[in-house]
Amino acid sequence: MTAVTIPGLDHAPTNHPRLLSWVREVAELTCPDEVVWADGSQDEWNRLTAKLVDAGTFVPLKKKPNSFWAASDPTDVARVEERTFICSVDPQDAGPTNNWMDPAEMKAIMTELYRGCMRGRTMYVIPFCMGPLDAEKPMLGVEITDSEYVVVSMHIMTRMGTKALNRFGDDADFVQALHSIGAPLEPGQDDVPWPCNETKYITQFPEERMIWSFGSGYGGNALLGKKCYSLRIASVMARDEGWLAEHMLILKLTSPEQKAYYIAAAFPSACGKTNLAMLEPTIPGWKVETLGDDIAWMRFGEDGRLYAVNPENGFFGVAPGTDYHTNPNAMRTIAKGNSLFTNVALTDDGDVWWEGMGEPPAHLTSWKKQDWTPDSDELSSHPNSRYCTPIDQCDIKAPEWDDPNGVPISAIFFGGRRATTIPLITESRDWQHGVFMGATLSSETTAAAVGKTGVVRRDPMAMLPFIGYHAGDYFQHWIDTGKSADADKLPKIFYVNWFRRGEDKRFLWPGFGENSRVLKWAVERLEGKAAAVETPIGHVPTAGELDLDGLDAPREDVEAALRFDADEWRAEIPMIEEWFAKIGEKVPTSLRDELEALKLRLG
Ligand SMILES: Nc1nc2c(ncn2[C@@H]2O[C@H](COP(=O)(O)OP(=O)(O)OP(=O)(O)O)[C@@H](O)[C@H]2O)c(=O)[nH]1
Ligand SMILES: O=C([O-])CC(=O)C(=O)O
Ligand SMILES: [Mn+2]
Repeated sequence: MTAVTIPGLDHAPTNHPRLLSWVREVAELTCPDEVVWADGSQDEWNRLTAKLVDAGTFVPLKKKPNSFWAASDPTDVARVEERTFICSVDPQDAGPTNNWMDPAEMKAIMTELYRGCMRGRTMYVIPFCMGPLDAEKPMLGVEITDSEYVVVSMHIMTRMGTKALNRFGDDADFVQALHSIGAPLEPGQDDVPWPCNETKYITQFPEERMIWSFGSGYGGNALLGKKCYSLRIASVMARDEGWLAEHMLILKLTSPEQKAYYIAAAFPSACGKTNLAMLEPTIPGWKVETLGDDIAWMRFGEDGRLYAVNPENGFFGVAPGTDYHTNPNAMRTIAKGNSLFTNVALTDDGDVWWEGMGEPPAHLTSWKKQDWTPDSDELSSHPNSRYCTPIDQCDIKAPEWDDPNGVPISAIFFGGRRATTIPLITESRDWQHGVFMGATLSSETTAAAVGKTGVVRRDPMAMLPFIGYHAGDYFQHWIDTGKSADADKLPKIFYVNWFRRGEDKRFLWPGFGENSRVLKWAVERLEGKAAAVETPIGHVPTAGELDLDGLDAPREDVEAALRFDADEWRAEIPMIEEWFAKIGEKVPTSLRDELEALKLRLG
């Protein structure tokens, strides 16, 4: 049999045999017009962004240097959890919270979808590294994609191209990540600005550390280094190797006494990670610096503490609601340019606008590419519209954000979006109780995933859509992680809720920069300086124990935000029981004990 000739296929910048044979195999299956190895250069960025402008996918922004506006197909706007699969060999390993299909069956289906799917397009091979390039064991991957939008997004979100490929040598392990938008072009057929396919699959093969994605070009469906690798696949690696891959921001908080603490926080998608990561404290003398806004990989260091690394290289942040009042640091970061904006509105003078950014201009082009005025019935920007911007440009990035050793975590926050029940902050009694808080975390669904929004669901550790294996085993892994360490070296675990509402539905707590007051209390608890009330659900501060100096909010509201309400918690118990029943036998005994103890305390 003679090898197929596809331009570029034989011009690989590597001798890595497994990589070369996989690239050939994919090219022969998908039949692209040409194969291009992404090098991550400025020249490549210029070439591809120009191509995207020609294709009508990008509009260059006049008001932000080297930045582009894109509008996706209206059917391709968020992660598709219904179409996301964990194809473990044994269905038990996917557990009750994941969609599962037999790997052989899934491969047969997707192989047919991939057959010829890149006709008329270029196949890009993107070597990338999640986390610092100079890590002792760099976490490598290769994404093959037929989307230029994905290539340029990966330029921002990952360390990629030649500098990543240099770490492959001839035999490094890497995660295979295959992506196609699933929109081949027949000769003479015109392209559309956002090609995609009605049929979508986002598939993880955990044993093979492999990802196959088809049909979507958006966000976590398509940028496979993010949720697919750094959470779904990495959580399986972490289980096997004794570390944690979590949906957490990482921030550095420095007190007026110049004591620095690193805090990691897990909130579900669109529940405030990016905002907390870049917070501008409203209390004098306190400083926040950012290390990451979405994902933390945590491993024990030689000193027995848990060290966190952010595997990403950029921010993929929710645009609506972001402005100079809520998140000035994000605004300053994107103002420097070199950024992509997807599904926000375009102003007539070539800038971006979205809901929450002050007074709307008299006329906009909406994310649906329609004329928009302040009288329009529809939103100008999709609720899951995003900016994509390099961390390196963030003025408040912590200097150590790229340190391969990571930073030692002192506190972990779990948080959700709950209109009732959950106090502004609760400190766990110990690690096991904190794991119980995480395992029973709940939140209202948001626009970050396709589906109904505002529905309360359990979202354990904010990882419901991202745990790559059985959720019960995942809880056990958290328990075991605690057991493997000295209790006094473990981070303290807190449960927070910025989203409690009053009877008139307004938020009781002003949030954003004011959350620094909550961070301060948590740090003072670490230092043994602040008091708390012991309640059946954990240690909760009274309003008097928070620093409320200069806070522009009624005292009653703060008290209501902090309130432990036994009746609301009794109503919560059946939901937790239902959740544990869903997880089944694998709920760790220690977490069942926590539930029974909570019930007793609630009476
Ligand atoms: N009321 C209130 N809203 C907040 C607060 N922090 C964030 N938000 C809003 O919550 C939404 C999502 O915030 P993000 O910080 O982007 O959420 P995220 O967790 O990073 O989301 P993903 O990137 O999807 O993982 C935005 O509309 C914010 O304006 C807060 O403290 N209070
Ligand atoms: O993965 C995405 O598409 C965006 C994101 O950060 C999330 O949904 O948590
Ligand atoms: Mn975010």
